[in-house]
Amino acid sequence: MADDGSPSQGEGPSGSGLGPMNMNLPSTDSGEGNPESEGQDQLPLPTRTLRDLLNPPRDLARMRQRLFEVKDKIELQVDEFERYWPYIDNVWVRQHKAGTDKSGRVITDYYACRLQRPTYTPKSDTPRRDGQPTRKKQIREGGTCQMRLKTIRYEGGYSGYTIVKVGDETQHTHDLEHIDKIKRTSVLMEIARSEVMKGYMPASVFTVMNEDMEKLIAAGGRYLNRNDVRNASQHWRQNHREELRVHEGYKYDHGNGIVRHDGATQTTQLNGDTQMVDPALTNIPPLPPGTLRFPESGRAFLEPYLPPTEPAVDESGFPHVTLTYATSMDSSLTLAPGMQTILSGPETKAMTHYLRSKHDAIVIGVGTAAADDPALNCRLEGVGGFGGLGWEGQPRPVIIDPGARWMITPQSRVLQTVAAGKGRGPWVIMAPGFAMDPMRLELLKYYGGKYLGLTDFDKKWRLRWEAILKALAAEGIKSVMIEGGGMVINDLLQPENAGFINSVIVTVAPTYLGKGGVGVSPAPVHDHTGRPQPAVKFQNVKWQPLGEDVVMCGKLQKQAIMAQPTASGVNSQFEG
Ligand SMILES: NC(=O)C1=CN([C@@H]2O[C@H](COP(=O)(O)OP(=O)(O)OC[C@H]3O[C@@H](n4cnc5c(N)ncnc54)[C@H](O)[C@@H]3O)[C@@H](O)[C@H]2O)C=CC1
Ligand SMILES: Nc1nc(O)c(N)c(N[C@@H]2O[C@H](COP(=O)(O)O)[C@@H](O)[C@H]2O)n1
Repeated sequence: MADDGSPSQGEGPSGSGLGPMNMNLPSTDSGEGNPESEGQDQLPLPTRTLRDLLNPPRDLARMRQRLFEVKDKIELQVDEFERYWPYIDNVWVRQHKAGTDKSGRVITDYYACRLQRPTYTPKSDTPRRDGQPTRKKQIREGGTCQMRLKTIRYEGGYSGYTIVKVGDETQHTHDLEHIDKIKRTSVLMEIARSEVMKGYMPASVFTVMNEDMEKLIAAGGRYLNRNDVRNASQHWRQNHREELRVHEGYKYDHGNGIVRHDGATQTTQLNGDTQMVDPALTNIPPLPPGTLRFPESGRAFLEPYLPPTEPAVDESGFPHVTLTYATSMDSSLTLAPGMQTILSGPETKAMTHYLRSKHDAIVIGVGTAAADDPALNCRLEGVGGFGGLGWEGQPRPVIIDPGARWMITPQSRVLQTVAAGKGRGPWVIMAPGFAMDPMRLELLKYYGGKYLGLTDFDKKWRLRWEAILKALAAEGIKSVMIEGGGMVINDLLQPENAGFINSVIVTVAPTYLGKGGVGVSPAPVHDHTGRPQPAVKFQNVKWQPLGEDVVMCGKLQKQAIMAQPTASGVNSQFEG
């Protein structure tokens, strides 16, 4: 029978003479596991409406594809997960009850591809319990795809979802469209149900849902048909026998089903009962205050100094290291020790945040953590928490604090930033000999951070950079931005450490801070004859004015790296 969308018995105005609804048409799935065909009494009232179709979550088609493929780990904030997952739940079938860890704050769920379930062949001769004629059911394809994933939900100071593939399979045996063909998402079914529950005929709902075909396809609805709408609302309609109507501005047109009135626009038609597009109610959250912009056109000069785009821990096993800070004309980082001084202008500040977005981690010494109470996140437009998804582009803050000096509290900006979903939990590099009190340890964990214990000291009782960088690489960090402060920078610029630096990007601000601040001046070096040598020289240098500042980018020259430090020249400010 040609399904032209004719309203069927029970759904059309009485006496309209419209054709009977075919209740026996096969559904798109066997119905097994389909919330619309099981226990509709238990279904909560639908919260999705047509508005969700017309104002879809950002980048819906791309996100569906990502959540289908799960090529890499996907991190989503709780509201983002709740927004996107119902658009992909036609693919993923939950395997067993969620598991919770000891703390009760980490909940893991396992899912398998819909096509992992065995093929289902209905027994056509089994009569229904209510004596009704047997329903025509389709054989449900299965047993062909072994893709599986798990979702890990974190609750606490840090809350969000991590989605990762599990098992040996690396990809589905089919594409996403194949699943869209055989099963509808819960969002689509809920939208259909909510519209019928408002008193609209399924055929009218179907027409209206198809008004913006591009959006319907992005939502996985390419194969949505009238029977889906009927199935979605079937139970409700059994208990609500009232007449259903067509949407305002639509009419039944013989041979064409439900169509728009000539001249009516979609918005005027849908503004009535279906509470259509209100720009204030879009699914795209506004950017938070403090969001920074660094224009695309001004980024090219940094390109040669950035970590490789296909980041890989190089053969030596070390991450890409960028040393970057802001200094005055007299090479000072700050007016006085233990004090924060703003040196970067708005343009170079935005550049720093662009650099942060390009690195997996930001490293600072505990002196800086204590003095600045920094947020250590990236506030560039487009990264997670600032218009982007999850924590995309958010670096991991790392604090070198072997002596457990950092007095972290829930009020610390870095933790407040985590709680606001705008940054990652900090990692603290400690020497296990210095016991940190359990409360602070617990606090870090609660906010998604952790401690890394290192014992590899040099003869001055400093942790070796080799060990620090290797430990970070072992944690999956492929690029590190080292921001300061003075002790960290001076130490890193010493010949025995300078070889770890891949690029230097320094902002020079047009000011003299005067004596008494924290200076950048690495220990002097001498050649083998004892002649003084420059401590560090650069190559591939670029000077770029940016606002009132100038940015120096460079790579370290090899001979500087090879020079010998004088015994007396070793930075003596370090504590153990
Ligand atoms: N203008 C800028 O771009 C920046 C300015 N700053 C400023 O710098 C000042 C802080 O600098 P500093 O006092 O020099 O402190 P710092 O931030 O360099 O921290 C030094 C401390 O970190 C630990 N540490 C670092 N590396 C270590 C290693 N390899 N082994 C063992 N322990 C290690 C030690 O406890 C050491 O006392 C602050 O006033 C801050 O505002 C900090 C970063 C950037
Ligand atoms: N690039 C740059 N310019 C300045 O003028 C600075 N004072 C700093 N300081 C560094 O940035 C951290 C502050 O970060 P948040 O804004 O709180 O995220 C501070 O701790 C230093 O590492 N940097």
